[in-house]
Amino acid sequence: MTAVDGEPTIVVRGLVTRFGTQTVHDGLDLEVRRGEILGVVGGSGTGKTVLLRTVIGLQRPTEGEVRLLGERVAWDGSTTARLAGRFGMLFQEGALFSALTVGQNIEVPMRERGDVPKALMDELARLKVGLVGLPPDACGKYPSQLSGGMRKRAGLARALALDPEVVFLDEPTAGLDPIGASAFDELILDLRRALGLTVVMVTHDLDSLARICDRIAVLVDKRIVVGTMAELTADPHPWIQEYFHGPRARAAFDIAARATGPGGIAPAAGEGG
Ligand SMILES: Nc1ncnc2c1ncn2[C@@H]1O[C@H](COP(=O)(O)OP(=O)(O)OP(=O)(O)O)[C@@H](O)[C@H]1O
Repeated sequence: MTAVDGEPTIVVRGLVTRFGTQTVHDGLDLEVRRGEILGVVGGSGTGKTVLLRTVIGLQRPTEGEVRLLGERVAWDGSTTARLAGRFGMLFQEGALFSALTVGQNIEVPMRERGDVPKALMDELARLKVGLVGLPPDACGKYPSQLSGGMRKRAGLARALALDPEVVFLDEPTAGLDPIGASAFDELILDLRRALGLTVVMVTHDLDSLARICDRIAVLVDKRIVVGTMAELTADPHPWIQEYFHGPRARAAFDIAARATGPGGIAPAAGEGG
């Protein structure tokens, strides 16, 4: 069953997360639309990973409500079980099982379902390997025999094992060289086009933000500010100003603007045109 037509894929309302005396989120509201690629950014420790874990039901917040694919998240294990297969997660570092081959890794979520015959699992694993642009022989290799970029693709293939409607990616291009990172970005765009995937992606990679994200959610001051690149570049918050107008941002956005045509970054407040 899919979510009601028009309902956002993810709805977060009044999310508060505290660990002891530390408040990480203090009233977050967020909606992620179907088929959108949302980038999530913020300084270290601002709660990006915790937000992802909360949305997929792994981390119970102190207060607030989350709806994922039309279902209210319960944080008691039932949501993950009910929605199994409808969302996929690529954890930092790919998090593949090192003792299993790539093919066996991709089959893990299928095995958890318990109703997929072995021959079909093998066939599906081969299909997923092709889908993420890995050569067919990658299926029989162990993670240690792959490059960093190939491992990320294998992790993505596992996240896609059960044909999810939404995937969560935690720093998918971290540690990749610029060419590998840009190829991974292209892959995400291709998958969105081909499968209509909704993508939520935590990233520090300004190139990815500029090239593939429709909107960006910034975690700042324990809250969230969401907007398009153009909207955020005009936001007066000092951290957001620095982030979207620093030298690295300028370089990334200039390249993206050249690739996609006019509409690049606006000058920072107080700067000439
Ligand atoms: N289970 C937990 N128990 C206690 N504190 C936690 C727990 N999980 C996360 N935290 C704290 O919550 C804060 C946010 O953590 P989180 O991993 O979400 O940050 P992040 O924004 O993803 O950071 P980074 O960009 O460095 O990966 C951190 O201060 C972290 O120490």
